[in-house]
Amino acid sequence: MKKDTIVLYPSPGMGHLISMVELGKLILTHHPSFSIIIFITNAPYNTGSTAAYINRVSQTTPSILFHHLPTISLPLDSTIESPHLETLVFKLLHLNNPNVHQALKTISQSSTVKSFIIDFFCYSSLDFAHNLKIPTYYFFTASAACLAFHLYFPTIHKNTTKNFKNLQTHLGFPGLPSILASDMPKPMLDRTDEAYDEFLYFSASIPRSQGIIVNSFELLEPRPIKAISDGLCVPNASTPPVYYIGPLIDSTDGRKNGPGSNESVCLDWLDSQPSRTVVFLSFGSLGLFNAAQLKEIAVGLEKSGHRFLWVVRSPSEPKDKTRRFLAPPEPDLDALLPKGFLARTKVRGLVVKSWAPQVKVLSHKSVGGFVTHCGWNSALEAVCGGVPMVAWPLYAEQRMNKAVLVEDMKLALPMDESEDGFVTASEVEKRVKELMDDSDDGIGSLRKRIMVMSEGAKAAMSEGGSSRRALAELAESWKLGNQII
Ligand SMILES: O=c1ccn([C@@H]2O[C@H](COP(=O)(O)OP(=O)(O)O[C@H]3O[C@H](CO)[C@@H](O)[C@H](O)[C@H]3O)[C@@H](O)[C@H]2O)c(=O)[nH]1
Repeated sequence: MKKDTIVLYPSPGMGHLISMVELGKLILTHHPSFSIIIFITNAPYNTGSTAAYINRVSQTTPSILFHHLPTISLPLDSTIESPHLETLVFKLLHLNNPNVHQALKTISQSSTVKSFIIDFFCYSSLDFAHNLKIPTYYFFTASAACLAFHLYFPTIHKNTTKNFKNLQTHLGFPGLPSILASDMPKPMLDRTDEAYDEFLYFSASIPRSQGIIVNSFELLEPRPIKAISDGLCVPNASTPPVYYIGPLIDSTDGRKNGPGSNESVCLDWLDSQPSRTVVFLSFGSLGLFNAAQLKEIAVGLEKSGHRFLWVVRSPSEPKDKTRRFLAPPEPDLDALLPKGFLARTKVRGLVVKSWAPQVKVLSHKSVGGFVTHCGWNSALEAVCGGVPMVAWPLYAEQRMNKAVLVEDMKLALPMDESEDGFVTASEVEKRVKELMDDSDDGIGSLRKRIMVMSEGAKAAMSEGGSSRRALAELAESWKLGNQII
C-alpha cells in the first residue's frame, strides 16, 4: 500500500522556513501515520542562515525528509527594475515550477500525496497541483490580520486607481485597525512594480485553495479571525476553510543555525543577570540599519541605563545593486559603535554579531523586554516567552504588524520615527525606559496582557486546545480524502 504523504513547499527565507518545518513536526507528532517531505529551494540571495538550520533539523528529526530541488540560475540583477527582495523571491519560485511539478509526479508514484502545503510566495504552483488532483493548501506564515488584509486586497485594488504610496489616507480592512495606506507592505505601494502584481495574483488565488493553515491562535487574534469566518474579507466568493494551528515556534534542540550562533555566549551571560532586567534587541533574519542609525541606537541604549543584549549586523550598503540582496559581512563592532561604547557598557550590556538564539533568549527569565522589527515569528516568540515589545518595523508587512501589536493587541509600545524613517537616540532611550519600567499602570498592564496570551498559547497547543482541534480537523479531512475544490 502507498504511504500517505504530506508535501510542504516553503519559500526559502528563514522567516518562512522555520514555521513550515514546525508544521511538519507537529503533524508527525500528532498524526504519525503520515510521512512528511519538505521541498528545499536553493536561493541565490540572503535567506538568513537557513543551510545550517536545515542540517540541524535533519540530524535531530530524521523522520522529516528534505527534498532538495535542482538549483536554479537566477542572476541577482534580474530584479534591477524593482528594488524589492520579494520580486526576486517570486521570480525564483516561478522558475522552480517545472522542478516542483516533476518532484510531485515522482513522489506520487510511490506515495499518495494527501496534501500539498505551499507558502504564499509559491502561489504559481497552485494550478498544476490542482491538475495533478492534489489538494493544495496555503500555509500562512504571517498573522491572521495579514491574511485578512490579503484576502481583502483585490477589493481595495478595484476601488482605487491610485498608487498607495501617494495616498495619505487610512484604509479599512475587515478585522484590522485602520491602516495608513503607506504602512502597507512596501512592494504593494506602487502599482507599476512587478511585485505589486505578484501580490495581487497571490491574494486573488487564496480562495482557490483547498484551505488555509495559519500560524496563529484564536485567543490572540479574535477580530480578524471573526472577520474572515464571517466572509467579510472575500465579499464575492466563498472563503476556504481556515485552520489556526499555532503558535509554531522553533523547537529545534541545541541549534547552531546562525553565523557563529552565539548560543552559549548569550545564554551564559543571561544566566548571570537578574530576573527580567535585560532588554533584547533583534531585527529578524534580514534586518539591517545604516551606520548612523546603529550609532544612534547605541547612544539611546547607553543613556537608558538598562541592561541589554543587542544583535548587531553590518550596515546595509545599497550602492552596489547586485550585492544588496546578499548577506552582509561580519560587523566590525569597534568601528561601527560609538568610541568607548563597548567598554563603558561592558558590565550591563552584551553585543553579539549577526545572530542570537532568539527563541531561547526570549524564554530566558532575565529578559524583560524585546525591541523587535515585528516579523510574525518574532512576535509569536515574544508572546510565548511572555515578553512585552517595542515595535520597530523595517520591511515586508511589519508596519501593519506594528499597528496590530500596538493598537489592537496592546502587546507592544510604538517606536516613533521621523519622516525619513530615522529613530533618534532619545526615542530609543525613552521607549527602552518605558518598556523596562515595571509600574502597574503603563507597561505593567501590557506585561500582564502578554502573560495572559502566553498562557493562552500553551492552552491552544495542548490537548483539547483550539489549535490542536484545528489540526485534528485538518488531518481528519486528509484521512477521509477530501474533494478538490
Ligand atoms: O538573531 C536572530 C535573528 C532571527 N532569528 C530567528 O529568525 C526568525 C525570524 O523570523 P521573523 O521574526 O518572522 O522575521 P523575518 O525573518 O523578517 O521573516 C519574514 O517572514 C515573516 C513570516 O511571514 C514575516 O512576518 C516577516 O515580516 C518577514 O520579513 C525568528 O524565528 C527568529 O527567532 C534568530 O534566531 N536569531
